[in-house]
Amino acid sequence: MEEEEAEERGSNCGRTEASSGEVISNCHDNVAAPIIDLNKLLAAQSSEEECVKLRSACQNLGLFQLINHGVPDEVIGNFKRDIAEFFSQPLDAKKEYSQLPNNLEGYGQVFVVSEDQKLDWGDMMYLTVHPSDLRDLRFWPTYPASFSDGKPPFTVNSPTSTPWPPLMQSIDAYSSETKGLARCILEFMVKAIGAEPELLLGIFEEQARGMRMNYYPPCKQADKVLGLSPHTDATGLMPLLQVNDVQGLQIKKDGKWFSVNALNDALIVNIGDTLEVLSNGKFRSVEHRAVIHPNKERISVALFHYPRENLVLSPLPEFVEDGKVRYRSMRYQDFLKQLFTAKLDGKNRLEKLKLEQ
Ligand SMILES: O=C(O)CCC(=O)C(=O)O
Ligand SMILES: [Fe+2]
Repeated sequence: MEEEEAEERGSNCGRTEASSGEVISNCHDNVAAPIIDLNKLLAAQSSEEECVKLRSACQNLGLFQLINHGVPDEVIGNFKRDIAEFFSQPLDAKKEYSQLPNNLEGYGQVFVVSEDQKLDWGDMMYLTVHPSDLRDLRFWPTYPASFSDGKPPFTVNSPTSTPWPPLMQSIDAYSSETKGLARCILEFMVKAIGAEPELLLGIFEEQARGMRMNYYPPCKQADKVLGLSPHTDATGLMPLLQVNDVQGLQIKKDGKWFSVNALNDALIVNIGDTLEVLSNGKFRSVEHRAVIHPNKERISVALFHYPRENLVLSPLPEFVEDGKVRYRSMRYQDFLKQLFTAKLDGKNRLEKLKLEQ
């Protein structure tokens, strides 16, 4: 029944049976995700106090809500409208942008590692948004259809020289308006724990950014499915935008799941594995998942900030106290590949890097 509904809504999602009956019932409560105000961080008289809150959020939870983040309302409004319209199209229209074999970009599903696995109750659209010469415009949606004569070639760099279809424009605008945000937050995070930011910032400076737009159709048996299975993000910071004000993010703390109820205007900032390892565990990578609403669809947009491609993941010296290195080193590219083995043997790949103390 739910599958039919999902199909009607043009969804491609495929979790077909309850693989986790206990999924929602073991969710204990709502977590009061700390609210960090970027204006307060930036203002001399309030910065110190806000940094204390930021440090605590990064050390204890690995997540916070950012308000007054400076991304213009109009950019967010247009982006939300256009992405919701994209997902509301019939399945065939979205399939024009389907993922190709061995390529993460485009429309499809996330974390598909084996034919036997239960799929999550959600679809996604993944795009590399930065640097612009790595954008693969074959996957950028030329919605609405009246624009589709204009499938690429569009000029990659300048949406203004050839008018771009609305969704492409709003993805581009959101991407550029959030460009400096992660660097700015990261700098405050590092200063908040009394370390020097240059080395860490350099690892992410001008590196790739990828955008994952997640669509979770409703499911009457919402307690039997998951929109996105538990995971940690491998990357650096991940600001998450909730598009249609339906909540669904949950985080794991002390072995229990908690719902994150975010403010409408906030960006939820998640810390990823790379930051946990580089900071020698000073920042926590947060395990999270997305749950499904019984009768409302949910849409979210995750923006991933990648480190330098040739990075060897290893704690940076300025975060190591008394010679206590807490993670073993691994090439970042090898760490990414571990996603597949870790998924299959049910272990978190970050745990495998942790050294006994
Ligand atoms: O939709 C959500 O709340 C979570 C999304 C997420 O964790 C991701 O895309 O990595
Ligand atoms: Fe995630």
